[in-house]
Amino acid sequence: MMSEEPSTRHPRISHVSTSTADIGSDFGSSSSDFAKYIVQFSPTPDNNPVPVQIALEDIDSGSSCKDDESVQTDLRISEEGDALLYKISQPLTRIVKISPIIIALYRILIVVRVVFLGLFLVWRITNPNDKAIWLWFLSVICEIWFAFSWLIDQIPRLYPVNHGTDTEALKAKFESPNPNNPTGKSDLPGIDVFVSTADAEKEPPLVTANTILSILSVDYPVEKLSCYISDDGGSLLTFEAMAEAASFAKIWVPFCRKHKIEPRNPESYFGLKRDPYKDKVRYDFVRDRRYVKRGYEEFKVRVNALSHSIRRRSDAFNSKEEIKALEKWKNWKVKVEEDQIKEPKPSIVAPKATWMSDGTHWPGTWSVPCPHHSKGDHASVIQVLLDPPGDEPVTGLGGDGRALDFVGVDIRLPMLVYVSREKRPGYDHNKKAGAMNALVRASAIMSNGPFILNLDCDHYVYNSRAFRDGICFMMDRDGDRVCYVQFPQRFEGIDPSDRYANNNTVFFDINLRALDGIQGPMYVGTGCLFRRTALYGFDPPDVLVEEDPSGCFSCCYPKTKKRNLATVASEPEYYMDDEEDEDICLIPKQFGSSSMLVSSVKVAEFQGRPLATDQSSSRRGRPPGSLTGPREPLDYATVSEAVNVISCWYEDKTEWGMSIGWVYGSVTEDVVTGFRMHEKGWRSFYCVTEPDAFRGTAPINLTDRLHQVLRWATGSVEIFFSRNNAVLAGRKLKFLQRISYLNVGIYPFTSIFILTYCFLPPLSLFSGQFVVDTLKPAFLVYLLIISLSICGLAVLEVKWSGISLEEWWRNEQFWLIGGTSAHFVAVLQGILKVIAGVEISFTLTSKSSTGDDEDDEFADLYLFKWTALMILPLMIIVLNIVAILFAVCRTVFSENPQWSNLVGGCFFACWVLVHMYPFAKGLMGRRGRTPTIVYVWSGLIAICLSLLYITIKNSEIDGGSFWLT
Ligand SMILES: O=c1ccn([C@@H]2O[C@H](COP(=O)(O)OP(=O)(O)O[C@H]3O[C@H](CO)[C@@H](O)[C@H](O)[C@H]3O)[C@@H](O)[C@H]2O)c(=O)[nH]1
Ligand SMILES: [Mn+2]
Repeated sequence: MMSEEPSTRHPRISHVSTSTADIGSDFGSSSSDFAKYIVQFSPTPDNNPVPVQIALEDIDSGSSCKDDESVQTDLRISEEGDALLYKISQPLTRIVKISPIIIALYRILIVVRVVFLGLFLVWRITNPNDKAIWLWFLSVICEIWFAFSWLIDQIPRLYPVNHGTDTEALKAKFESPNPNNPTGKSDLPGIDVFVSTADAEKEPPLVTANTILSILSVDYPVEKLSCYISDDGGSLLTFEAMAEAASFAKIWVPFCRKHKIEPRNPESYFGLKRDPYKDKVRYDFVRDRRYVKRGYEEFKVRVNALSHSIRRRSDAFNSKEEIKALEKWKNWKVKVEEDQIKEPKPSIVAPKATWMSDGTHWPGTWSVPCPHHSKGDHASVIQVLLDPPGDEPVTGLGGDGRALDFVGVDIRLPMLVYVSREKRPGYDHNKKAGAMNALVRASAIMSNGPFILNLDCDHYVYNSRAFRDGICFMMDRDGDRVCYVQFPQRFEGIDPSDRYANNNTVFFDINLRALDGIQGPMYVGTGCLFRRTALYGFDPPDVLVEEDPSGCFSCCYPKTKKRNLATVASEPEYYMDDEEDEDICLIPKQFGSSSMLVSSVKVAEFQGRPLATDQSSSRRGRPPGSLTGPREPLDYATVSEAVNVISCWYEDKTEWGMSIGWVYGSVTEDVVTGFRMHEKGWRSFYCVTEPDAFRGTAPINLTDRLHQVLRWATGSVEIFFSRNNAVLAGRKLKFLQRISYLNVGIYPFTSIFILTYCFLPPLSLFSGQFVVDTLKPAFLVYLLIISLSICGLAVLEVKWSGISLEEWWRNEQFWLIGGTSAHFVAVLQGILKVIAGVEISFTLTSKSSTGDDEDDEFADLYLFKWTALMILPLMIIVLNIVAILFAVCRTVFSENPQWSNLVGGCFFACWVLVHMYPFAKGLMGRRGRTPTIVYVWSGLIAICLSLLYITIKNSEIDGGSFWLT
């Protein structure tokens, strides 16, 4: 158990065994069987493919070792052999065609619009409005920029595709008994799941605990799965909530397996509105469900009471400590007075520590922050909450009437590890990217899964089979060129009309799908399955290697800085041990001093390869059965090495955050990290599953939403001014992919032009001028074509992507709202960073605890918190309304009314206002209640109107034609 150590450099390690420990003895008996297979199917030195047909003959001639069970298996194989062989030969992924007619129309319309936009701009430039040249100039500049920004947003969407997966084929290849794998033991690669949390206040531990439970119960071989939670807050509350989750998982996970529960997040499952008994056939389901539901409710109460119980416990311990301190002081005083001994005076006050239940100090952050125990200053903590499971299934016991009956159900749980990296003042901890990199290293040492899935604490597994879908892309032919598989982000708890475009469907269903047809979707921070070696900064396997007939390549890393996977030897055993090459020293320098970490790299590379049974990807494949084998249990040395690599000095003078791992230097670490991989020529895939793979939460109140958008846009500006600007990328980044990344860096700058454009209608209405001289037919025709073509594109996009027109429109509206507020501030912040080096902080988005407000699900939507980001949009709304009223009055009362200018100006002002509508609604707060802002507006408008009336009356009296001058 944990014990306090004064040293800060050597953080505490602890390793608590849980009840899964008894499983260890279980696999002992079977491990010898196992060894046979390993010997038999161990990688051959030349790593040649083992064609399935030949191997089948092997079985028929009785060459493989058989017991009774495998004879039966063989029989089944001969009967179903054909079907199986067929499945095995199938690809794991396929392209699902989008209607070619729609795509053709879509492309034609894009071309048409580009042409007309060009013509329009030429017309505009050659037809200046001499009466108001400034108005004309500003509007033309804005229009040119808009055309440009539309173009770079649009052309990467030329080749949208959908990809589907075949999990049956995956099962056939990796998990059904076949000659290469007689026991049918899963040959799937390991996955390490990373969950990040940073603040127990803003990210309620109950939400995180639910996420963890949904991961632990995922439908993937237990022994291949490990779950790591990174707590940047270092909070005991989170820690204890995770421990509670680990203990509740013992009934939750087998329950999910037994009854095929979906989704496997208890909060969502028990909150489902549909009939829980539908399609459930087992007679004991009702009883089990009732039992588990009760268990969950008790769990929830325990988790919610944690902060209280931690405080009470700490108070009790602290008062004891205080009494002790006082005693000590008294003793000292007596000693000093009576014996005249010189002894240092002990402190009379004990520190206000936060205590763990075992009566030791919590090494992380304390509720009352102290030196070495505050948010940016605490030791590393690694705690194994669930031990790695054994290799063979362990079935549960029968229920005794009170407990659950888990006969025939595998009750093993995946490994669960709590990690809080060391933090010290004076170090840049690099926000989420830093946290992720600490996990990459710790997990390399503790489980070294060749694949890494990362989730934010509020994004849970909604579809328990999703991991398999992701792995299909990785294990498919040429899967070894795939750096990551991104799943769409889907959200829960968003108001039905999605006022602030929180669902972001245009991005997730249009932009990312389209990128999938080029080089792959961007990485968006959560719900992404990575290849570990791609994160390590290796280059994708070379196409050349495939054509290399000799099949031999050098056995060490190349001298150049480039790290090419193809140069890693075919199997780990053959790697690096023949010659002591100086190049090898390069690797520790880049990865840091841990030799365990360095030696894990090649293993992860090897284990991440597709199977070698596929002729086409033969040379790079791993032989079937080469992964199966019991995992070594964690020992002290391993865990202490893991603690070593999460210390804050570990990254000093290494490549972490530069060319290895999550990339530092931007608050949108996600986009940059994905960009770096694409730049190297890796391919990513977009995996849209039914039902959704993962679901998360999003801020639904205006203020939080604006701050989120502000962070994203700031990140984009940071990218624009960094070496990660797409313009600077190498040749391996495809053209349209490059344009798309360029767009990510540029879009915040559009806000400058949006802002200008939003002020143009008031300017034009007040001055009585318009952007053109008079409304000529040419102008109107162009305007019509440009508007109609955008409508047509919207309709076609809606058709091929499956989103709704309303969602498309919300996105348009939010484009303007964001553009006039957050994006603009982001540009200013970004420029400030470049010029003055002002660091940008990562403002966490609050996640409301699920279902805490019973009466109104969307109460948060009406929450109004003032922020300076609202000033500009507010000004724009007021000015446009006033300008319309002003201009209407003026024209009506004028002797020589300029109707065309009025109509033109009003058209643009209305265009601004309809986009701003959701923003205005957000300001007004809750339905029914009239907020003060309405009075403010009414007052303003009334004043303007009366002023107007007086002015007009005066000018009539003067007899002058005031408006015409
Ligand atoms: O110092 C930090 C800051 C954040 N986080 C974690 O990062 C995640 C994302 O933070 P959140 O406030 O939820 O940001 P969102 O805007 O909702 O997240 C999106 O945008 C981020 C980039 O700005 C990505 O990192 C996220 O994955 C993506 O979902 C959360 O799990 C946090 O716990 C840390 O671990 N350490
Ligand atoms: Mn989030």
